[in-house]
Amino acid sequence: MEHTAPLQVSFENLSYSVKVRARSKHDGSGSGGILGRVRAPFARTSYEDKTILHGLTGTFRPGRLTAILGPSGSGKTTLLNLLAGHEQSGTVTGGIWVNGRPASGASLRLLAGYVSQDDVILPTQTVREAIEMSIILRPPPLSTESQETSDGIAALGAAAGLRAAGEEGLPMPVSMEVPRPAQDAPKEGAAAARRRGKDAHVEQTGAHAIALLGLGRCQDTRVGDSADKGISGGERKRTAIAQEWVTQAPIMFLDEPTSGLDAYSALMVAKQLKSIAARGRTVVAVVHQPSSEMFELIDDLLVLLEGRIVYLGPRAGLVDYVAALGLPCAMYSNPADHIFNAVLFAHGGVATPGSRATTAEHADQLQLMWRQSEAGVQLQALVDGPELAPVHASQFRRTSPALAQLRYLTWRGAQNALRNPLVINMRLGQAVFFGLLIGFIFLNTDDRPADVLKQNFSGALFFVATSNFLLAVLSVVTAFAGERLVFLRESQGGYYALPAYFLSKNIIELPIQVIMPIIYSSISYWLLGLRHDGVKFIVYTVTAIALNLCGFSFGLFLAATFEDVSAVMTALPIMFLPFFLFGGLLVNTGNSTVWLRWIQWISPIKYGYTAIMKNQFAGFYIDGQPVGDAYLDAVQLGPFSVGVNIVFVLALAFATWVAAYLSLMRLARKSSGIHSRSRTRKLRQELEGPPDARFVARDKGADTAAE
Ligand SMILES: Nc1ncnc2c1ncn2[C@@H]1O[C@H](COP(=O)(O)OP(=O)(O)OP(=O)(O)O)[C@@H](O)[C@H]1O
Repeated sequence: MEHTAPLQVSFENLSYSVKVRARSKHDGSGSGGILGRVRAPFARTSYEDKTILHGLTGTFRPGRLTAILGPSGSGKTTLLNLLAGHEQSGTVTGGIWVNGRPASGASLRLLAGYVSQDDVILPTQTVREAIEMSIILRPPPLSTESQETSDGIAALGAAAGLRAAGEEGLPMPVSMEVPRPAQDAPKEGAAAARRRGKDAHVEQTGAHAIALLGLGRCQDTRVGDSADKGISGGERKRTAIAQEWVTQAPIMFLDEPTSGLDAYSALMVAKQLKSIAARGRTVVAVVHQPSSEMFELIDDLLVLLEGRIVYLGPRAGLVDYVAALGLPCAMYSNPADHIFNAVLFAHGGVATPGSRATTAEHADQLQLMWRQSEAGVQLQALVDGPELAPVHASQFRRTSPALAQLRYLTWRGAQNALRNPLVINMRLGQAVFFGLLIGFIFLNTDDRPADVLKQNFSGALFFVATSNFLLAVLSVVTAFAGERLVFLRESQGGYYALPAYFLSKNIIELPIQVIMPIIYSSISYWLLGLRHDGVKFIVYTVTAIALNLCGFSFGLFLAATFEDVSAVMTALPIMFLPFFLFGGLLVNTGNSTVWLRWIQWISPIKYGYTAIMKNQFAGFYIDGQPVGDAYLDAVQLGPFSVGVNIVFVLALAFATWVAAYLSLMRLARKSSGIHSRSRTRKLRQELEGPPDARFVARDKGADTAAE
């Protein structure tokens, strides 16, 4: 990469611990018996520290593919997440540096691409669209765009000593030349030409990534999910890798990119990672049970046992290291399997499985042996003498401008809605069904005696108010539940900022929340036989729209606040039943228990119901008698006019809308560790600034010694 230095990530004495529930004496099958187990839930919860990573020292070098190996539960994912800035909950001690500059998970997040174990991609996107989205929303550094575009896959493969992608039976990208807009279309304006050039760049970089990751055959297939099968698990993983690759991040962390793949696909992915590393990037991947062919592709290995490093260094040196411990690898056995079987479990006579104390002692012993070995000493020298070039500004992750994010997300949201029409169809079906249902249940109410008419209209209007509100809440909760993981992953990955996402969701939802109540109202109003007055019909419809908007905001707030749909469904009745109770029909709010009356003032149902009741009954005559106003006085719906009640519904909608935004912000910050601009600036300055005093002092010392 022009003007940029490769990045070396080093860490020393890195420990990580979390708080876990302390084992109480009532736990397990102890002496407490049944009584102990009954009392346990009422016992006070206490917490203790659980150390997952124990004083790790090591370095990940640029231009090399490093694999993290280790038994299940040894801390591989935790280490990767910690370095990638995705582990937030515990306590970290020790130092992390990038090229000798003090760093942290948060600052590495500005530099590194991250592929998690189970990346969630929007199911309605095709593979190509998902990759192009990454290029559009997270454009690669400007200095590398042309370079990467003009280099072919062959160059990548050659650099890694691999065959070119085309030789693997993969499609080669078409021309790598970026068209010159001015020559192609002399008459078009400069802005249009720039746009065309940019589109061509996105298309070509996308094609490049598709070819590199062997996704040619499925590039136009939708990603899908468990309900609507799309691409295979392996193709999904490679799509996620391609999404990170196109950002040109100088560091890439991948958690089990080859798990769940067949041997050939796993080997393909490993080769592709190797070729990516060969471009000078730092690639670190957690790998489970690599085949011997895959093992050969790995440059450096980090072997973890019980949260301790028992080896970190060149792959080629591991077999010798193990042999030096007295455990030579047999000629035809897979070295990766040998490490597991011989070193991690047999050497030192690790006791029975589950004997944690013995295993931890054994791991400590192995960590110490490794540190004292020649490989360990060499590694310490690398940690102590890191690359000292500062991080270049172009190496930080870029995001597209806010307006471009909004435009793209709105387009994607509309496409998602059209490709997954079930949600809109369901909403349409509900509007028509409930409009007809209520219309036919209360059909010809206007011909009934006055008392029946008052009761029926009150009931029907209450149902109209509650159903408009609730249907909107439920539709948003279910729609967002499916998208929540996608939002979390994309905001973690820095695809977009929250305002763009939030606004785009509103832009997509707004027409639905307006059109559906219009349909509902148009059917129900006339079937119910409400007052034959165009203005009153409009007021009725506007109230229904306001209630839908309010329901939308409440739904969004709930979906953003609670972790999953079942939690929302538990919270829903607790929040809404009081609104219904104080909605104006079930209890005469003017005569209800004094200290609970305030609930009516935060109930959107109450305001909406009051608006359509007053719209119907104010100045209403039955059998020539002006009974409407007297009826309104009797049911005590409050002093406010129809218009004011509608404004209150809209005000509640706005307040909840703001609360939903804040809740989403909390969610995004919690999951992605997003920091304020000033903190981000500070993190960048540290990485762009002078090296840590520790390395500078060492350097000076070395210079003096040389003189
Ligand atoms: N937040 C946490 N709270 C409690 N325990 C945790 C937490 N995070 C990780 N652990 C524990 O730390 C250990 C290491 O977990 P980690 O997921 O890093 O292992 P791993 O080596 O990646 O395992 P696998 O190969 O099975 O994915 C496990 O015993 C796990 O239960």
